Amino acid sequence: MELKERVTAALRSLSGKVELSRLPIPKSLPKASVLIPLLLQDGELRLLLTVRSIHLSHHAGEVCFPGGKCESSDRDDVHTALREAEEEIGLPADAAQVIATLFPVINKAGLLITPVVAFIQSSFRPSINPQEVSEVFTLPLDFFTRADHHSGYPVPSVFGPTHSFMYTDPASGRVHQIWGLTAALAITVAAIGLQKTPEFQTGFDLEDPVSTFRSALQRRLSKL
Ligand SMILES: CC(C)(COP(=O)(O)OP(=O)(O)OC[C@H]1O[C@@H](n2cnc3c(N)ncnc32)[C@H](O)[C@@H]1OP(=O)(O)O)[C@@H](O)C(=O)NCCC(=O)NCCSC(=O)CC(=O)O
Ligand SMILES: [Mg+2]
Repeated sequence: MELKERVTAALRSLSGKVELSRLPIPKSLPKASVLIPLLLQDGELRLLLTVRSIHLSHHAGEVCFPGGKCESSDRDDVHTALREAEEEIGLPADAAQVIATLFPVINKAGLLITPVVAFIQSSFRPSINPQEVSEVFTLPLDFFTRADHHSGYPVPSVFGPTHSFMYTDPASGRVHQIWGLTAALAITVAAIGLQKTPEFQTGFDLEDPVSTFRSALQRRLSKL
């Protein structure tokens, strides 16, 4: 099987196991989606990330995925992710091939965030909305399984410890810190998509990731 098909199958199998309707999620919880864009370049899988504008009121200057809050006109969580990606980086909705919707997570602000994984073309050139995004970069997905630029510290995050990576972009020379929610999602997609056990303790069970995500969500719900 080709790399793209393998990754799609691995992430799709996770997607199929999500039974959200069986979880006691209050209807009042505000919702958001993020788009996790994957691309194939020179036979290697890469992940696209954004740097948030320093003018935003939340997470200013931090690295995150394209995404944002659900609007009443959105059809579903996938629509929210695609609409936000179009607004922030100019990705046309029909240029994203959605392969999976992952288990939602609740962030510190109490937003229920649904991660949507999609393939995009390696030829995609972002058109940045400077009010929300200051930079877009891509990096090898495999980076998020390696220990050399990783640190983990015992502050509870989405699941397990808080993860942080320092990535130096060879294209720009700039150093990006990827941590917290965004790092946890990148590790999940890398470990499951590439079927590779990370070189560090992740805090989730690779054999049964869904049960880790389900108990993390239940723990957060019980604290709301
Ligand atoms: C949770 C999120 C998906 C929510 O998405 P966003 O914050 O991008 O929401 P959004 O895109 O809807 O809107 C962003 C802000 O831009 C404003 N906005 C929208 N359009 C605009 C425009 N045209 N001009 C000016 N401002 C505009 C909105 O009003 C909003 O302001 P306003 O913001 O005022 O409403 C994201 O914040 C995220 O991915 N956060 C994680 C980042 C991360 O991993 N950081 C490191 C770890 S922190 C961590 O892990 C802890 C945790 O959070 O749990
Ligand atoms: Mg946003």
